[in-house]
Amino acid sequence: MTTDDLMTIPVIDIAPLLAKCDDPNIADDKDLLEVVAVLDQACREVGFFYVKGHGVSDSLIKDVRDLTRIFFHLQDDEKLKIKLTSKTGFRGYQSIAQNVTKGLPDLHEAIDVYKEIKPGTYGQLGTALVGSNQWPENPVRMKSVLEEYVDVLNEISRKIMRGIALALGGPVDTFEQEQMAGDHFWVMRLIGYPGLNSGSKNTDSVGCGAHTDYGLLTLVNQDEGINALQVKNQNDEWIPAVPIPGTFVCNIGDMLQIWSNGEYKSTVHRVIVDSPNYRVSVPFFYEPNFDALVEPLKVCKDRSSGVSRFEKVVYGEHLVRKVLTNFGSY
Ligand SMILES: N=C(N)NCCCC[C@H](N)C(=O)O
Ligand SMILES: O=C(O)CCC(=O)C(=O)O
Ligand SMILES: [Fe+2]
Repeated sequence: MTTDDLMTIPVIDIAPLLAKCDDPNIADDKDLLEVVAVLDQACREVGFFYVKGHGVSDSLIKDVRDLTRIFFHLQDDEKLKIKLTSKTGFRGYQSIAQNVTKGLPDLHEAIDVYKEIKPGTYGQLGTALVGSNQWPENPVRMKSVLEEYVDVLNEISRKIMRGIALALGGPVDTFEQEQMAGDHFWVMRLIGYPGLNSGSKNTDSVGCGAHTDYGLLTLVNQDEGINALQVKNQNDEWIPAVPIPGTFVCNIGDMLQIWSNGEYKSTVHRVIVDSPNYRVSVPFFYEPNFDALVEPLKVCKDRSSGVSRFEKVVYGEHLVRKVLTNFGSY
């Protein structure tokens, strides 16, 4: 990469990948292999890209953000009916500044949603997150719309992971193996960031402190017209991930960084609010199996003389450790 494009976040049309990734003869499909090549470059150099050609209707994407906005504009007593605590498996509503990143409170409110974990499923490992989701009663359509949205994004993510498997030089179904993401976990956060009030004009507020995502792949559905999400480049400068209508912002998580032996980066990002308007963003996180033991893939290690650049990690342990530091005192 040249110095003046450190970095551009590329826009990738994934339509050919979605159309053909489940066909037996993908190895001969030029359009699909072209998508795989650009995915590989984006994951290697940036760790962030926009996806278009994903096939999700504009109306569903917008509905998800609009319902989220309506919920956050309700009175506190209504929102606190689904309050997140350690007893709800950390599922539900958290007030502004309840989530902590690197010791500092984040200026956002959110509803955290996780794939259901039935008691005992993963033994001790799963205990902290055991539970079913707490859905708002209001707006009434919220639960059904979000459940549909989760199904749709799970399927798109599985297909992007097929492209990434090929990009890494492995079999197309690498991540669908039983021990990896064959029974994958997922997380969704519905986030609201209050606008800056005019009294505090000169101080931007930290909506979400600098962090990396925890799993495989994140798909962010962010409000249009507000710049807030920023991505750190290799020169330690913050580059805005400007909203592009009709796209998802996609980024690599910690587990994919490990599986790829660091060839793909879980890039640091943050949210800085400098707009007077309330901002909604809904990241969807596609994750490994909750109990997956994650360690560099052989295809990747073979490109670095057999050297593993990362220790093995159990995904669920990584997630629970993060969640407990995010909500230490609840
Ligand atoms: N499930 C995900 N990736 N959530 C990301 C939230 C990042 C902020 C969090 N307080 C942290 O310190 O990580
Ligand atoms: O608000 C956003 O657009 C992104 C939030 C984020 O990075 C996260 O929750 O992991
Ligand atoms: Fe994030």
